[in-house]
Amino acid sequence: MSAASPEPAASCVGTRPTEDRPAALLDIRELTVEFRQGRRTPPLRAVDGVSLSVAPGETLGLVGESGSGKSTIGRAVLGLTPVRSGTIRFEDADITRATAKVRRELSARLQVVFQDPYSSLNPARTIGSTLAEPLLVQGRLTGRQSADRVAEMLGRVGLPPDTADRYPAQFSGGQRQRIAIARALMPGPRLVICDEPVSALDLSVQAQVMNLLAELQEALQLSYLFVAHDLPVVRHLSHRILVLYRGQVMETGPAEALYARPVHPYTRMLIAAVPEPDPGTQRSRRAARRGGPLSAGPLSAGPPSAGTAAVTDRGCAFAARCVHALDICRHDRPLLLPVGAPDRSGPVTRSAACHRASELLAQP
Ligand SMILES: Nc1ncnc2c1ncn2[C@@H]1O[C@H](COP(=O)(O)OP(=O)(O)OP(=O)(O)O)[C@@H](O)[C@H]1O
Repeated sequence: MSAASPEPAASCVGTRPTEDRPAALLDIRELTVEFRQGRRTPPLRAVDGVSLSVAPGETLGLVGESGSGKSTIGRAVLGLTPVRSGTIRFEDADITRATAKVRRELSARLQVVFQDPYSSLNPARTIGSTLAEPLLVQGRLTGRQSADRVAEMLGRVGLPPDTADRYPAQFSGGQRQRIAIARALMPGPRLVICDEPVSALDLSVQAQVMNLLAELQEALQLSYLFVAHDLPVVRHLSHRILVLYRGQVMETGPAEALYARPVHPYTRMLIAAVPEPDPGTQRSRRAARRGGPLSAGPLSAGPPSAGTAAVTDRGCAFAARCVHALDICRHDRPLLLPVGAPDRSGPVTRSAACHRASELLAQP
């Protein structure tokens, strides 16, 4: 099998407006983003042929280790990083290389919440003025209307009205992230890119902010593209999850199914890395990480070579770390293909880029 321009697996695209699948709000096809590294070094391919979609009211969780290209995808959607190839469509318009004017118009419907709200909130301005500014600049609201809107949004994120008169330094990390969410919601967006919005927060505060995002999604019919390192963080909020490794999609599928029965060895590794309170469950996870029954088979490779291998167009990007890797995995890049059988809820919705996906799916 070769990796040449594979047709995106139906499960991770879902853009055709069919009876059971609404048209996508965000639709990314074969996105590639590269960064120059100097004259003599080839460019770094941060995102490598990624296709995905987000439907209205849906959350797609983007997970992967540091450097897997999650934030770069979000930045490409926001027009903050140039795209080498591929297309990004939002509300059915091609925004891959949208002009600054189009971007300004888009900001009413496409917003972002970053990891560190403190650096994105001006310490010298009151919260009220920070929240109201974009709408006032665009002339969309009068002063009175924007003050009402600020109060409404602060209420929605669980903060008292007097928050508007105070300054960022007067708030905790969790409160500041609520403020950043309120700011993103001010123009009434349809899609919010959440770039690790809770990873800098304590665990209990993380849960509160995640719950808030879920409530807001329900109340305002928002869509989220949710970037996170940890699968458990995105698991409950996401409808679907897309797992990235070195800029490539390793696996995608409905959140609960993917978490309960990961197919790709990389997804399994990510889940096994999460501390598990039950020692029995943790033992079986560790066994899976070491390879389990598959890797003991006659076709299996030896232990994974530690460290990292250069990304090449040949072979699976994860092969060097994979306990199940075969020769083919080192030479032939697997396509992202549907795995599993259709169930009562509809067509096949899971895909994995792994030569051994069917064997791994069948593994108990
Ligand atoms: N502006 C840039 N210039 C050069 N390289 C970049 C740039 N932005 C990102 N990269 C590189 O692209 C790759 C993907 O980075 P990206 O930030 O998208 O990963 P990530 O999965 O979001 O990781 P993290 O969770 O650590 O932010 C990394 O190797 C990173 O060093």
